[in-house]
Amino acid sequence: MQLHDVVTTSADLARRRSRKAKTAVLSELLSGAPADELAAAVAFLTGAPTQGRIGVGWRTLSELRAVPAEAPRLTVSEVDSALGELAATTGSGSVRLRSELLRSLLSRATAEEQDFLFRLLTGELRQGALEGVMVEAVAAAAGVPAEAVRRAFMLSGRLPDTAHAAMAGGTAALAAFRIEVGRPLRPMLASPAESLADATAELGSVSVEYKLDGARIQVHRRGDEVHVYTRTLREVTAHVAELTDLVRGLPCESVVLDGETLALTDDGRPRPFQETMSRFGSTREEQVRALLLRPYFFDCLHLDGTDLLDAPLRERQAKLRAVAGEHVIPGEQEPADPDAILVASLEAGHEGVMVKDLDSPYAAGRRGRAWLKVKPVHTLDLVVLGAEWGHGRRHGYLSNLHLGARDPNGGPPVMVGKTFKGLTDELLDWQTAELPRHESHRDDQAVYVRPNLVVEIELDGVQASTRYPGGVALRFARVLRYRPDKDAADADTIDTVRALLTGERPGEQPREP
Ligand SMILES: Nc1ncnc2c1ncn2[C@@H]1O[C@H](COP(=O)(O)OP(=O)(O)OP(=O)(O)O)[C@@H](O)[C@H]1O
Repeated sequence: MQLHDVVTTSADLARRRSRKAKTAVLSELLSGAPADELAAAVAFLTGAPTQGRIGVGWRTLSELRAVPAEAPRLTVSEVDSALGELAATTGSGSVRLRSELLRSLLSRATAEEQDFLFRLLTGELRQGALEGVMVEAVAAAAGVPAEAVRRAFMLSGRLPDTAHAAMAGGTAALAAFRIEVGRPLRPMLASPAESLADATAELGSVSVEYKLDGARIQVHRRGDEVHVYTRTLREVTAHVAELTDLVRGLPCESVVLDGETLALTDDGRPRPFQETMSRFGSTREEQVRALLLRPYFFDCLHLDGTDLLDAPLRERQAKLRAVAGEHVIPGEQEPADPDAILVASLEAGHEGVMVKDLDSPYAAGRRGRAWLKVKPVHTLDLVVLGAEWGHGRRHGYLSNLHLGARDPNGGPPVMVGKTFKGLTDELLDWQTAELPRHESHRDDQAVYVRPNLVVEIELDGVQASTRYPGGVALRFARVLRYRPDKDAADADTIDTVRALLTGERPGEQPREP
């Protein structure tokens, strides 16, 4: 298969608005793809090479100055093996070799293909939003139910492998996907509830647990081998020795646990989220000692050879308590006084509570209503589109942020507002240095960036707007923090923002208690 076909399809996808049209475009390409190039084609189209992040910067690429080829001749498998070589070329002395590999690849690409490869290599093409469309396209191309593809994708976390199985072996091959210790699966997510009373009324028999404001972890253990993954399935095992040691000591042979991790201050309060996140990038011993991470597990997905995804939460929690004991998150099943748990959680410095249906299975990768989050402050996770240069005291700093919501159909983010409120001096410093690394272009006022960074915004609500393209604008938005644990694909959608127009205004949500 020619790379050119993938590039044309990608451009075609970007032009189409409707989900149905996008699905049709993709499934046509997949139907014609040779079995040995299908996985790579799927990976390229969703912007996520199977080799993981290759880590080539925009500057490196533009400095290579490879003269484009006249006519397309690169095949998908050639590009895939070139990426494999690149990913394998690391360590000292690798810079020159990597440049040579890159130059050789780019010089065989047409101008259009070069542009595509630039975006693929820098991660700009990475479109998690396209994953849902891709799942449907794979189902259509393979003639299998979308649900079967979705389930296999959730278990494997890998669309290319899932597509390959669907096309090669149909429903039977998809049904053979199991939890594999050492292969992370996408975490189950929660929906917001208006209040604790609403949440408990909606769900019936519930577990009410602290909602801790740390970082999500998924821990896998087989024998003495332990792996730790983040919310986005990035492996951080090497950075969190205290967690791996602790998990190695749990009374079991194999286990997959879902939980939250954070560091505490000396008097037992949660430390700021940024500090917890910083541990995922650091192995410096003094930092490890100062910021000892503790795990708070809230789910058990696999124990000693048995998959528990389809078991009700009630049963999963019984296994969880048996295996993780004192490391289980604080909470109670069918509490007589749910309010008391919320009060205690907030008083301890946490975010709120999670209310979970005790009869529900673990819906990997889904944001359903079996888990409801109750927190007094409403926030949105938005994509940074750019920032304006500040004035006065903020002269020389990138300040006023342009914020976008995700297009659920895989298009570019939709701008919904701007804010410079809530930015601390530290955040100003940080974003002034960081944003230019993601720069797409600039003018006199602002630096515009590729949509990679997610920021958590607190707001009073939204209002109808004729100025912004989505017809909706944020009211009184302020920055809470950046969310390095999230990709643009995890950001809130324009539909979520629009829903606030009609719903109760988040700012008026009861401040319980
Ligand atoms: N007891 C708990 N059960 C489940 N998740 C919990 C719990 N305590 C904290 N969390 C965290 O809350 C998150 C669930 O909320 P949600 O599905 O909205 O994800 P999120 O968008 O990261 O959340 P938020 O933006 O509210 O922090 C989980 O990803 C997890 O990191």
